[in-house]
Amino acid sequence: MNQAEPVISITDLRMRYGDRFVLNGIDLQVHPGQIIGYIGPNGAGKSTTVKIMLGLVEGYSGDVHIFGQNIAEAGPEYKRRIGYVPEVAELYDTLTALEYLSFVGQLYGMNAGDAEFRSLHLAEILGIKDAFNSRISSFSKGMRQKVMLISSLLHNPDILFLDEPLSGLDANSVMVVKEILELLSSQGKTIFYSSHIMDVVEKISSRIILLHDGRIAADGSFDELKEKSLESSLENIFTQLTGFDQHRELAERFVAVVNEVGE
Ligand SMILES: Nc1ncnc2c1ncn2[C@@H]1O[C@H](COP(=O)(O)OP(=O)(O)OP(=O)(O)O)[C@@H](O)[C@H]1O
Repeated sequence: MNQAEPVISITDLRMRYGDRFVLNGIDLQVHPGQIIGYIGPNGAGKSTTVKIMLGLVEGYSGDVHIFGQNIAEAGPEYKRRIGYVPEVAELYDTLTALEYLSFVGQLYGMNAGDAEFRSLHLAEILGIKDAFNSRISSFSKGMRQKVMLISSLLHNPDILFLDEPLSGLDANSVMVVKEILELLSSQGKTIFYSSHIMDVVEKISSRIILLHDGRIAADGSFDELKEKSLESSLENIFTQLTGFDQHRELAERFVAVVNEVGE
């Protein structure tokens, strides 16, 4: 595949669950090396889009090409070049980190020895080597997140889908992960970064896509979005483009109900 070709190409993507339209015509071309900040209100359709690209959701209309192949017609091989950190980590709690990562590596076609060697090395770098033979059920939130990051990168994928990848990580680990993502993108890896933490998205993304009601409401670099909206932060741009201005009113109503006790 030519480097200039998009690594992800989506045309008129639509999806509905029953009568509810969740994606209302998404058109998107993503090129190698881009870090896409994929943002939008709860329920906007972000996870649905990502799950369609991962081949986990069927029943959509429109075309989704990944690595130049239509995923509706291609076999599952393209998934070997994809890594995924879901929002809710479905780790197998009864396994040790070593067992889990060895298992995931083998799902991606690696042999067990390679998967174990590489995951141990990555765990050492992220500071969780000492717990490597302990059951994941005993891990802290941050340790679990590190296991997820390792599992998504173990097989050296070309596209990485990350859903709130920094959740539970301490400030130092956050900085390491940000550097890792920047290095990967400079090597031409593509990163699809979904998060509700606007100041991180603002800093990390080369391109920001805002989804609202199943449509792309904004698409551009942070500087471009700033210029268009005349707002200075992504948080304010988000608020402006989603037309939400009831923050104070909702907070006041909420606190009023809380205060009813003891009146
Ligand atoms: N399997 C399903 N069956 C029915 N409705 C669904 C299903 N999955 C998602 N939805 C609905 O589709 C809409 C979009 O959901 P989606 O998870 O894609 O949103 P999101 O942008 O990722 O939201 P969040 O920021 O809360 O993670 C929501 O209204 C959700 O309730």
